[in-house]
Amino acid sequence: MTESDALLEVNGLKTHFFTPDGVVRAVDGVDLTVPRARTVCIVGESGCGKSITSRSILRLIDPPGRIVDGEIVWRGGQQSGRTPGDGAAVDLVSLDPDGERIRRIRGNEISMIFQEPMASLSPMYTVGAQMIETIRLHRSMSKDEAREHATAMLARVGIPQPERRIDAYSFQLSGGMSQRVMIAMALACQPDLLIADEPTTALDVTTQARILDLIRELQADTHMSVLFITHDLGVVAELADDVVVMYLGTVVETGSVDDVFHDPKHPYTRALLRSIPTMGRGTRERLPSIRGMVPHPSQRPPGCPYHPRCDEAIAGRCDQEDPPVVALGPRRTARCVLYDPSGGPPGPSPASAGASGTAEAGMEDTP
Ligand SMILES: Nc1ncnc2c1ncn2[C@@H]1O[C@H](COP(=O)(O)OP(=O)(O)OP(=O)(O)O)[C@@H](O)[C@H]1O
Repeated sequence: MTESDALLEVNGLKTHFFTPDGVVRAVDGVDLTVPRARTVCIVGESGCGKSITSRSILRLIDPPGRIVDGEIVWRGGQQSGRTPGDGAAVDLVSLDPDGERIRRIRGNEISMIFQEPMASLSPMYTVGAQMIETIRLHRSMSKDEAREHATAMLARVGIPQPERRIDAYSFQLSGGMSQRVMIAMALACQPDLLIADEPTTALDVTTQARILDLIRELQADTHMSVLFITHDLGVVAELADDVVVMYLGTVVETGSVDDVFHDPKHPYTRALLRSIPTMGRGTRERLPSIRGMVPHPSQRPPGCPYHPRCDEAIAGRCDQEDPPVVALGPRRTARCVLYDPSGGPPGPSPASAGASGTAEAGMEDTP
């Protein structure tokens, strides 16, 4: 990838919540790149900061949350030759979260779909009324033109009888249908980037597969980029070009889907991959689970946040030092002392497996 392929670049992003019980460092130094026309999947257990990262990108963090550091460069790779204004490179962190510019970017240049369609669809208005309003907010179209475009989008996402369904209310539609409507709405303005936050988790397997196919098809047609958030490694294998593995508010590994699946570097990624069912494994055999639970971000352990659960943790180092982010190749990184070129681990003595004192609790959220 060349620099100019980066559509979105997140550098050192920190989003913290200032609660009466203390500071919750939900996102604590995230770096990631979404190249043009590619799909990047963020994967990790529940609570690791996937949703807060994606909401930060669209500046949808409400108090007591706040972005406290970092930059979110939108269209950085296209800077040259563009005039300032819409379409020019911008650091989204510098924008007023309620201002005109971010509102124009949301829905028009970057769209988001959520796990729960009802979060985006109002029960008060018909599907068509909401779609037409969104389209007209971003495109100069008459009501009739917008209605025609909305109907075409509903047909595109596989809604049968779109001319009739456009006048339905969201509560008259099935879960899978509502999800498709939400996707149609998100894609109606042909965004350059679609952020999808667990959009298929609540659906049955068949509908889930159809929606993933649909996202792939639309991406092939429109060349949009996709940032897909999931805890499901099966979905990652199917959809991703690149993978970002998160743990407790930080990125622990990045790479192409082939590299991450076939040669995982970080002990956390290896543990995640071990916990997915594979063909040929005896059906009665228990899947290995990751020891312990993800701690709450307000109780982040010192040193590497994963060290209390890590079988390869090095006592005196992983429990004390922040692990370095090591570049292992183009777009290939691991945040772990095991790959530290400045000397590497000081000895072969992994810290005791029970360092955290946590029980064999299994994964909180098994992919
Ligand atoms: N409004 C808030 N106030 C305090 N803490 C918050 C708030 N919103 C989120 N958090 C905390 O931020 C952390 C990251 O949450 P986030 O929703 O990003 O996790 P996630 O990886 O998306 O998990 P899931 O897969 O369950 O959605 C969690 O520990 C959560 O409790």
